[in-house]
Amino acid sequence: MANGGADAGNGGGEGTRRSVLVTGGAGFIGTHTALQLLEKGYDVTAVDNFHNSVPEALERVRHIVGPALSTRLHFILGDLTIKEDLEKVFAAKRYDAVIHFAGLKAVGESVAHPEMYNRNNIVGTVNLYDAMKEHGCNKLVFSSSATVYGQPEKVPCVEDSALKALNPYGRTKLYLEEMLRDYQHANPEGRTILLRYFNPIGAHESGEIGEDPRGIPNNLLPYIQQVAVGRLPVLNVYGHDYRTRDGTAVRDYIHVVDLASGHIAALEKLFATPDIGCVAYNLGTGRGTTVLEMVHAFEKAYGKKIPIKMCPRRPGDSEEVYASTEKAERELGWRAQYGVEEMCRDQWKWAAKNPYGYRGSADKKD
Ligand SMILES: NC(=O)c1ccc[n+]([C@@H]2O[C@H](COP(=O)([O-])OP(=O)(O)OC[C@H]3O[C@@H](n4cnc5c(N)ncnc54)[C@H](O)[C@@H]3O)[C@@H](O)[C@H]2O)c1
Ligand SMILES: O=c1ccn([C@@H]2O[C@H](COP(=O)(O)OP(=O)(O)O[C@H]3O[C@H](CO)[C@@H](O)[C@H](O)[C@H]3O)[C@@H](O)[C@H]2O)c(=O)[nH]1
Repeated sequence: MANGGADAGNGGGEGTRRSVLVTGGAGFIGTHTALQLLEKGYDVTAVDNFHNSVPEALERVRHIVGPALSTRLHFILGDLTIKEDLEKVFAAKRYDAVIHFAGLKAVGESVAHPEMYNRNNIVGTVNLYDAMKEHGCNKLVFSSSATVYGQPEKVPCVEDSALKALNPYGRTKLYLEEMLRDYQHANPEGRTILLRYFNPIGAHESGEIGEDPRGIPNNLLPYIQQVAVGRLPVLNVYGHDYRTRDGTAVRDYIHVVDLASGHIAALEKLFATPDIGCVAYNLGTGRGTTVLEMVHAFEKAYGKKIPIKMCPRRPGDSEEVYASTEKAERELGWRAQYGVEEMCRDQWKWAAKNPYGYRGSADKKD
């Protein structure tokens, strides 16, 4: 768990409770983070355009935290690419910090529609930064990704490794990291943390909130989950000739609840460190798991076999990616608590309760 007291967001009384703007707050990682922020005593404003999420997700967050904390969760419907929407967001309140999740994240879609990714991810972030500057908010936690390491030549990935983008999605993250470093250089009073997520999976232990991708999932665990609930017939395992323990590719899967607590730790670091500048941290577990190991871990939680089909490698995939977690442990006082067993347990709990995600049934899907 993140360090810090139970009411770390409440800087000493009702009137001084810290207020955090969470962009993309209705999404997978945004909901889990909003929940922990509320539990930590922060006042949370989520802004989202529901491009890849639904209002029900925030209703579930309210349900989990209960009526008292729910009053501290505010929502504004808005699109970061529309400056007027951001004006509305910043006119509503003064924010002590921003956690910026809003973005598009599907690699394949970014190859087909790079202009959409640049417009949304880059223009949205430029607009957000301008609005923050205009309204005197200088603390930002930005969602970056392990994708900025490209196909790493050496693992574990350390924060000062060479960076490289392999696709338009990755290029938006790499560019935004560089842009935020430039902005920091020009505005030294700013405080920015870039969090490079490895592979977030799992769900809140209640099984009430989780990942709900539209269409056929690209990522491993959402795909396995849909096979388990009968929405897809078989898992295609992409690549079984890698130089790994069992021939399948290795990734660093991290429980979304751990990832959320990493954001609380980053936020607390920003509040505590006036001269932090712009710093990147990996959020992973430091442990690599193969595709087949993940399938077996899920089967253990699910209690049945997942049918699999061995397929050729997926173009652009790396053989082995996992994080060095030393910097986050040392400087943020944060480390992941959960292993793949808990990740799969909670992923299955979410799937079993919500086989069609937030939309409830097959007919309402998409
Ligand atoms: N989930 C992952 O595997 C992963 C890995 C690395 C990095 N990230 C990054 O973390 C962030 C959050 O990811 P997630 O998994 O929660 O994704 P998500 O799609 O579930 O959440 C993103 C949210 O942002 C909203 N949004 C997108 N564009 C917007 C805009 N212009 N204005 C307002 N709202 C907008 C979407 O509707 C969605 O609710 C993203 O920036 C993503 O690139 C995710
Ligand atoms: O149906 C599937 C889906 C995935 N895989 C394999 O599972 C592993 C993990 O794949 P996936 O879940 O898609 O994660 P990554 O390819 O590691 O990419 C994710 O994690 C990166 C690091 O956070 C982000 O940059 C990317 O945007 C995000 O898609 C890879 O070896 C895939 O080939 C399969 O075998 N079958």
